[in-house]
Amino acid sequence: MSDTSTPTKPRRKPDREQPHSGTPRASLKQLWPYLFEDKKMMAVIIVISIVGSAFDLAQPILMGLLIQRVEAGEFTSWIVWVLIAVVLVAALLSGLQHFLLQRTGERIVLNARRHLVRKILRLPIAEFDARRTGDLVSRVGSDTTLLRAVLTQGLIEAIGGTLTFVGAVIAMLLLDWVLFLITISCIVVSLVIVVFLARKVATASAAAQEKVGELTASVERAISAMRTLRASVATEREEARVMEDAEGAYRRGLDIAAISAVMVPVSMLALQLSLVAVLGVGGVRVAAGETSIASLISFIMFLFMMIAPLGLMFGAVSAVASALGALGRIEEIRALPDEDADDRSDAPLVTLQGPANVGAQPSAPALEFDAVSFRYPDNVVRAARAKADASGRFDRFVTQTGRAARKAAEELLTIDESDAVESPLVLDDVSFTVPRGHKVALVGPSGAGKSTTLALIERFYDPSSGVIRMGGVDLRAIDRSEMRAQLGYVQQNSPTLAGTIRDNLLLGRPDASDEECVEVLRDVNLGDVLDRSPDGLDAQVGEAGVRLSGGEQQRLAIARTLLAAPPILLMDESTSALDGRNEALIRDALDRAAEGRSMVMIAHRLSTVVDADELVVLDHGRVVGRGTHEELIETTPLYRRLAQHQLLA
Ligand SMILES: Nc1ncnc2c1ncn2[C@@H]1O[C@H](COP(=O)(O)OP(=O)(O)OP(=O)(O)O)[C@@H](O)[C@H]1O
Repeated sequence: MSDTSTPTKPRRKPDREQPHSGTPRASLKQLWPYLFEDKKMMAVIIVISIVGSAFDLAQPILMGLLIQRVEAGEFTSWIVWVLIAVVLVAALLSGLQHFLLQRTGERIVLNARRHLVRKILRLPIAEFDARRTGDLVSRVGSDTTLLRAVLTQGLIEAIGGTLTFVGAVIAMLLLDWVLFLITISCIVVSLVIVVFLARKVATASAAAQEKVGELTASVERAISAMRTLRASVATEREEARVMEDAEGAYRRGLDIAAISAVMVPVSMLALQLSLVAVLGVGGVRVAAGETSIASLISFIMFLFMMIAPLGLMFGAVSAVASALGALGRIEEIRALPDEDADDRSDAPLVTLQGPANVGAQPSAPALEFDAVSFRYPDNVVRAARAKADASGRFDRFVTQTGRAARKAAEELLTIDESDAVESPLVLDDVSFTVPRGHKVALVGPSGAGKSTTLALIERFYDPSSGVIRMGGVDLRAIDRSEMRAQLGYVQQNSPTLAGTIRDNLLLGRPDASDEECVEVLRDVNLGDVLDRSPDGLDAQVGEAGVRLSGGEQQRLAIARTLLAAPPILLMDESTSALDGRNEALIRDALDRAAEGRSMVMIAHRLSTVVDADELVVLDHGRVVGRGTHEELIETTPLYRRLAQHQLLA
């Protein structure tokens, strides 16, 4: 249950509200569940990899055997056949392993996308207010693909090569412990350097992915406002903005390239140095008679055997580091609570429909606002973020790594009292009731809080204080989905979803028949839309409904709501894009639909709501008048002015 008290103290900016502060790097512990989600398959791949290395190891042994025999003057054909079989099987295993690795890599990406999409579609609405759509899209599309590289860039081969590695290490230790110590110290030094650099890669990768997110967000912004851009002759300016983000992503990519450029030679150099040291020290030891040339040569051969899996491991460390950067951004979203995280699992059902009236008090109004106050939750954060952006602290942060990055993040986290400009109350002590079967209209100037009132009824946000009741029960105590099923919501500028007319209609009631769909379309005067395409209900509406006019989109939204036939209708500006004739038709349809239903309606044009049972006049979030049109003309100066303005008085 959410906090109902009005926040008065400035808050520290919580992590979740900081898309700009640099996403925390994920830990290996967070990566394992993704890699080992299909444990059996991973086991199969690792076994194939180990068997594959055994077949690889067998080849030089067989080859040596063959040469020995040839030298001894005897040609043994079975060794050749076995060698051919071993080479073929090794190739087959390598192909199979490659396929299974790619397949598992794709599954990991799929699972990450599943988790993310599941979470994103359930985030509280406030998260969408605070985040950029393109950035969320980029997390699903781009960040997830980096997880695949962990598997496909050497990790499993390196695990498979462990057998060779361990064998070589034991043999080297037994052969000459002094040379072994020299080798191992070189390797440890290079490992330390590689791990240190890998941490930088992870941070740089997170920053790069963040920039890719910003780029996607900018492209999304430009494409979604294409007509406005063209009409404002702003294409070039917008292009420059997007290019700036593209170059930002490029620069962050270069950061990773620079670190990798150090990482690869450092790891190679360490290995080469160990070889030189072994040769040098080994030579001296041979000269001193402390070891034989034969064991020095064997030692060096084992050193080479050890180097191959080690090289793979170093490559894998870099891939894992990049993945950890991206995983941080994935996990950041996954760690957010679902919208219904605090809901009680045994929350009662409240149904206002039919005689059953489940859960509701029979005589209670459909809806009731009881001293409701509300402020949008993220304004403190917005102020701080704006300040951070303006002062360039964000850029400083993403270009730094390690301790400097942490310090920058801590600076960003701290909000001075003076930064914390608390948002004003958008609704202030609002009380009104919507008796069952009544139509209540919310009127008032722009920004008065009308749409916010409907958003609170839908529980997109919870009140800062006060209670909203449905059928006498606090909304927060009711099962959320069931509660929303009681509501039909036609939003201001109702979005039309890309797809067919049928897709849009069935959103609220998937089981509606074609006949019902056609009937409801005719009810809202959309019959001609059906008639003008041979596809009928299957006609495409275009991206965001571009193939429909504004009025048609609104009527489609109303049709969708009417089809779902909920007991309470919430209408926000639902007739604003309609001409007089259409408006009259829609009002007829709404009046019919409203029979026996409760309705809360917002309309700027008072003509659409003068017949309401009650009008609630809002001004700056406060109720300044309640009553019928005639009563308000007498009692409420603001309403009188609104009415005069619209030539109704
Ligand atoms: N998601 C949001 N985050 C922060 N502030 C918001 C958000 N949505 C609206 N506001 C603010 O809340 C106030 C009330 O907005 P609301 O949309 O409820 O007004 P309205 O009466 O419906 O206006 P209009 O008639 O112009 O649609 C405005 O000052 C607006 O800036």
